[in-house]
Amino acid sequence: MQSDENIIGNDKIPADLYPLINGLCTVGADLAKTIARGPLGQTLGGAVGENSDGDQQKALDVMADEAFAEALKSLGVRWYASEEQEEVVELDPNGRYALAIDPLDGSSNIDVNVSIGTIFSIFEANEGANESFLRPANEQIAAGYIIFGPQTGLMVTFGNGTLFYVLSPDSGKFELANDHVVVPKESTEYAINASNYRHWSKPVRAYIDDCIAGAEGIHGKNFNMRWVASLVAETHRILTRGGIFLYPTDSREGYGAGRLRMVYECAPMAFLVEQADGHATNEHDRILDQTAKELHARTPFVFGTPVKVDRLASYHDLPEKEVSALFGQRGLFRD
Ligand SMILES: O=P(O)(O)OC[C@H]1O[C@](O)(COP(=O)(O)O)[C@@H](O)[C@@H]1O
Ligand SMILES: [Mg+2]
Ligand SMILES: [Mg+2]
Repeated sequence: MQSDENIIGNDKIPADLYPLINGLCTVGADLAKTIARGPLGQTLGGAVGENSDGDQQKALDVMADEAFAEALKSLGVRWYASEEQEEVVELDPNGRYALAIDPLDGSSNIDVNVSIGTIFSIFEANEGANESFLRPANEQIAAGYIIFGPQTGLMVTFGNGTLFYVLSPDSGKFELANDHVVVPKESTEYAINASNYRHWSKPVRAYIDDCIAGAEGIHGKNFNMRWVASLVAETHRILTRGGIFLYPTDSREGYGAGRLRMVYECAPMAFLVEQADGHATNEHDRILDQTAKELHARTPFVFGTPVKVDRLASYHDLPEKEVSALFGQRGLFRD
C-alpha cells in the first residue's frame, strides 16, 4: 500500500474510483481534526453568509466546500455540484466523473458538538454540467457519507452492498468495519421534526398519531422518537438500528417539497439505504426512480425499515374519511 492511501480494506472499492474515494477520505480526515480542535462556536459554527438556497452558511460549511473542491481538481472530477455553490463548477475538463456534495450536513449542530457529516453522490460525467446531475438517481455509480461524530467513519456504496469504514486514531486510516451493512427489519423508532406537526398532510399526521398512540393504538406497541437534525446522523442510526425517518412535504412557504435536497442529500442516502435492504421514497415513490428538475431542488424524503416506509406510503392511499378517522378504526394497518 502506498503511503498516500488512506483506506484499509480497499479491495472492496472499484479500482477506477479508488483515487477519488481516497481523496474524499483524505479531506474527511483533515476536517475531523479541524472539528476536534474547534472552537466550535463562533470560529467553526459562526454565520458567514447565505448560500444560493437562502440557507445560512456557517464558517465550516465554506471551509469544507473549499477543501473538497481543491482536492478533487486532480482526482478525475469534471463536474462539481455543491450545496454551497449556485452553479456546477468544472474542475477538470478531462475528468470522468460528476460529483455532487453536501460538504457539511447538519450545520445547525456544529456549535453544540453533535454529529455532522459530508454527503456525496457520483455519476459518470456527461458533456453538459447540469445534465450530469439532472438524471435518474438510479444512475449513480457511487454514493456515501463521512460522519464526524464520537467516531469518524465512511459509509459508502458502489451498487454492490453498503460498506462502513472507521477512521482509526491509531493508523490514521479508514479501516473496513462492516462489509455488509443491513437495515434491521424490526424497530420501534421514528424520526421527524415534530414541531412541524400542524403543517403536515393528513396521511403523515395519521401515521405519526398511530406511532404516538403506542401500545393503545393499532400497532399495539410503544415507539420512541429521535430527531438529531443532521441527516447524516439520522441515516447512520437507521443503517445501524432501523426505524423510519421522515422529512415530508408541509404547508409552510417553501416547504411544499419538504426541506432536503434531491441531488446531494436524498439521492445518495437513498442509494446507501437500498443497498442495505432498506426502502427510500418521496412519501409515495422510490427516490432512485426520480430525476431532480434543478440542481438545488428539494424532495419529500422517507426512508428506513421497508415495512414502515411502505406503510407510510399506504396511508396516502386511504380514502379521506379513513385518514381522518380514529386510529383504532384502521384495522387494515394492524401489525
Ligand atoms: O432544522 P430542521 O427543519 O429540523 O431540518 C434538519 C435537516 O436539515 C439539515 O440540517 C439540512 O442540511 P444542511 O445542514 O446541509 O443544510 C439536515 O441535515 C437535517 O435533516
Ligand atoms: Mg444537508
Ligand atoms: Mg450542508
